[in-house]
Amino acid sequence: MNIVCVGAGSMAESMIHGWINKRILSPRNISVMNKSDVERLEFLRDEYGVNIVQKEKTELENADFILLAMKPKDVRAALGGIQEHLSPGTVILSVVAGVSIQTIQKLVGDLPVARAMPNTSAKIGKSATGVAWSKQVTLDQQYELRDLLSSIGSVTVVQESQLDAVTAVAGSGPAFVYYFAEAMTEAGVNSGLSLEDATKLVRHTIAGAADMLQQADFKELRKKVTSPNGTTAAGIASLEKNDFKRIIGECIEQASSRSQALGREFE
Ligand SMILES: NC(=O)C1=CN([C@@H]2O[C@H](COP(=O)(O)OP(=O)(O)OC[C@H]3O[C@@H](n4cnc5c(N)ncnc54)[C@H](O)[C@@H]3O)[C@@H](O)[C@H]2O)C=CC1
Ligand SMILES: O=C(O)[C@@H]1CCC=N1
Repeated sequence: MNIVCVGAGSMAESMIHGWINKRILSPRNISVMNKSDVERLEFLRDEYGVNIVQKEKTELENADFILLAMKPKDVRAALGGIQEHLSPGTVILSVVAGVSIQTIQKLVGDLPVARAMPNTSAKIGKSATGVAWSKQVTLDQQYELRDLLSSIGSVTVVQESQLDAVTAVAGSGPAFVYYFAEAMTEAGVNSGLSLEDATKLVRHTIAGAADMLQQADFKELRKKVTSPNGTTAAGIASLEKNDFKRIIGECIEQASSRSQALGREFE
């Protein structure tokens, strides 16, 4: 399987790292190109052993997959620059937020296109990625796509219309957890802990809880911590009084609407 990464920033690097680390691909089957930053390409070549796309761009013609990993504003120019080198049957795998499959097909023709939304935990192989694909993607290519994406974490196949919700819950989700961690730390300091101790306690509490979340139902886990009339019950009562679920609901709704709006802006 040959892959060309068009766009060689942090998301492309996370994926390259995952592919090589999990032995899904050998470095010699991966090529990279970007807009103009040759030093960046040389870094990726030296660090991972991947190829740099040459002036003739023949790597594109031989690609089974092309990873699109640039900012939405750069998609049009990037696809314009590679279009004449695309072969029928090459799958375009886009991780670009907000740009629809239909828009990509308008720019490249009737190629198979998959649209994925990973998150930054891809860097440590723990992304929660949602993916949707066009009808041109064959069954074999679907299996290959799952392999490619599972090297950076879990994969959930969804309808394209659900990708805005995926973006809110999983794409932006890590930032919401980090914000919760900031709030817990500040509250710990306000309750008398040193910043250093509060930071350490919050970091390990969330890491431990994240591991526990893999093993049981979320509500069951919460109930096990909550003794009748105890400290957790008092804290949860305060969250309920302040309508915590409504606040989180609105946060996800706003993020999802923004994802829809970004898509419309691009069209
Ligand atoms: N970082 C994140 O948390 C997530 C990012 N994404 C999406 O992934 C995409 C890439 O994000 P990052 O890797 O963080 O961006 P980045 O800014 O680190 O990298 C962008 C790359 O695109 C290249 N590029 C720009 N114009 C180009 C052109 N015309 N032709 C070829 N290459 C071109 C740049 O040279 C650079 O290598 C974005 O669309 C973003 O929405 C998706 C999910 C999560
Ligand atoms: O905030 C954003 O727009 C992007 C999409 C998902 C994570 N970061």
